[in-house]
Amino acid sequence: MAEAMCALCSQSGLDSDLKRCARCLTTYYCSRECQRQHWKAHKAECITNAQRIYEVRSIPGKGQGMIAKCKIPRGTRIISEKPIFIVPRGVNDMDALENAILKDVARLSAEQRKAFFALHNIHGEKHDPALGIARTNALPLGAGALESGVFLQASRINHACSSNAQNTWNTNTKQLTIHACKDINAGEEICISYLDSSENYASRQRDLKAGFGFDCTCKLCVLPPPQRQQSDARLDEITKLDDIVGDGMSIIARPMTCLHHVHTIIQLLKEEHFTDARVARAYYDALQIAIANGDQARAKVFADRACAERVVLEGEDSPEAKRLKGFGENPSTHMLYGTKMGWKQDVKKVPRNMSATDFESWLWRKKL
Ligand SMILES: C[S@@+](CC[C@H](N)C(=O)[O-])C[C@H]1O[C@@H](n2cnc3c(N)ncnc32)[C@H](O)[C@@H]1O
Repeated sequence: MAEAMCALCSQSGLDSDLKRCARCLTTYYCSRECQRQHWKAHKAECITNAQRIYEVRSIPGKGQGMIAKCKIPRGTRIISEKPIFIVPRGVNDMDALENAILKDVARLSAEQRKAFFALHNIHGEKHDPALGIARTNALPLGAGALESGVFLQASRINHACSSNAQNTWNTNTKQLTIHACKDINAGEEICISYLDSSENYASRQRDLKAGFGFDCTCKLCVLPPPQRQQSDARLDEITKLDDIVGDGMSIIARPMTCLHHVHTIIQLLKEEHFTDARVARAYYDALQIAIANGDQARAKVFADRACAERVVLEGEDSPEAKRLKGFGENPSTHMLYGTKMGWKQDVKKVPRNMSATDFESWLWRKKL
């Protein structure tokens, strides 16, 4: 049970005590009379809401959140949305940022402005509400991007450390997409991860509290101590191996070790049930190791796997999926090709008719 509000007179109550529009299931009323009076205003948004596969509802302890209205299979596009405005990231001058945001807010339509000011604000009286809302809700426009965007729908998505949805900025369509990265059941909350890396429990709690003002109680964060210790050990190992593979030297100096590290990372991600962009990134690391050492056959397989992951997480229109498809078709177009040729191998040398186990041993250069 959660708090909800009559769309006409704003009387609040438990969602189970209020009436709900039978078509869109997302709009609440305290009485049939309020529902009847609100229909003219609600009609247009009702059609849009009814087509949505999610609804926004109050979630105890989290404010609002997004709930699946039906079963959502992995790979489904849940949202594709343009930002109402863009905010620079990493700005220290809060007065300049506030002025820029106030100008953006002034340019919004009356309806957008109303929806913007209804978004969550964790910064209270510290700033102008517009700055507080933008800081609470802006989502990065890509990994390590210098800009973030404010989105009216996606801003309602809460965080889970082991998420069931992935947010991605599509640089071609200039839209944020949210895809299911796990099968999501009807009634289940749709969550993305607000964190970038594979942090352990203490580090996640610290960063979420500092950045977003909450104590995380997701499935991963409420594991009993022995399981939490095992999970933390896996996450620390992923971070350590990622640092080695990504140091810019090792993939050339110690390619075999790096390839085995990436294989371990993928196994650890699987054990943690992480199905987000980290898996695609790991396959891309493996592609770079293979191609930087002249092995087009393995590079092709890794590019195809990374591409398949990106299609699930971002859709067929994903620029990254298209780029990876190109490397799968012709691995030698990768800029690292020819850095070293110690593993030189033609793209046609991908083995056929091997058992799945033997193929994996070949792929990761483990003993057959
Ligand atoms: C972008 S908003 C998400 C939607 C928000 N819950 C709302 O009511 O509109 C981010 C804020 O939601 C809350 N939040 C997100 N994930 C949460 C979680 N797992 N547990 C508790 N609060 C969470 C925090 O207050 C956070 O600063």
